[in-house]
Amino acid sequence: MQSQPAVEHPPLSIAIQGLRFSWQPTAEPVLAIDALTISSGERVFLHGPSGSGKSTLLSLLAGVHTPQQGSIEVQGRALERLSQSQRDTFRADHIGYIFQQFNLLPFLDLIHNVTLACDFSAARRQRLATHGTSATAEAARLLKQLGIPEALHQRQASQLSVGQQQRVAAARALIGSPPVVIADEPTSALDANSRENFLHLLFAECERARTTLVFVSHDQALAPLFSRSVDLSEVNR
Ligand SMILES: Nc1ncnc2c1ncn2[C@@H]1O[C@H](COP(=O)(O)OP(=O)(O)OP(=O)(O)O)[C@@H](O)[C@H]1O
Repeated sequence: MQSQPAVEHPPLSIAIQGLRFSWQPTAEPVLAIDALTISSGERVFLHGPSGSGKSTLLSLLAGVHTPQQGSIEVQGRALERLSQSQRDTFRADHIGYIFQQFNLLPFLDLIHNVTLACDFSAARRQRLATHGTSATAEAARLLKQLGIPEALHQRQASQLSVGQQQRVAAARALIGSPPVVIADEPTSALDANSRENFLHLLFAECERARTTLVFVSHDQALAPLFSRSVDLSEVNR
């Protein structure tokens, strides 16, 4: 019998096994996920009812919290085996996080809000150096790519519209090419056109660096733009 040609699977970016997480030790787990894997470079739309645990799952993927049971591997590292300070370093080096409220520093200009992510990560600085660029030059390139004109780069973040703040937050997550970007409803304050436009720019930057994207949103209209949809209420039992 002729053997089948081997199917090439891209390496896993995220692998969850036997996960159980409760906010209180005696409470029922908020998350009980037997298995969930995400390949490198996938763009995943994570959805589910309010309170189903989407933000909780993102905080576990980012190593902010650790599960009581099971394993979460990100880029081959089992986060639950790391100390808190090792997880903080791992997050700064490997994970870009776009928060719902963006978390920009209002008194800093846009360039410095973006380069801040490099101040905490030797790995991001090293990757920029490998590509022959500096944090400041890359911050300017990303801001322009994401639709923020150069004339605004020296402005304080507090002087921006919500849509502009969101783009700065995305640039900060992307600088230094972390292999994983996590976004928690970053488009909820935007109109439909701005949302799609922002997503196309975000996808282009993710493709450039082959970044894995895990994106939480309630807006089902965005789902077809992603390579895969995960309904948390289906994988969480
Ligand atoms: N810091 C916390 N301490 C205790 N319980 C929490 C905490 N954060 C979330 N929870 C609880 O965990 C459950 C899941 O919350 P989570 O915010 O992860 O849901 P979600 O799916 O992101 O919701 P939404 O779509 O409304 O943002 C909820 O019951 C919530 O009350």
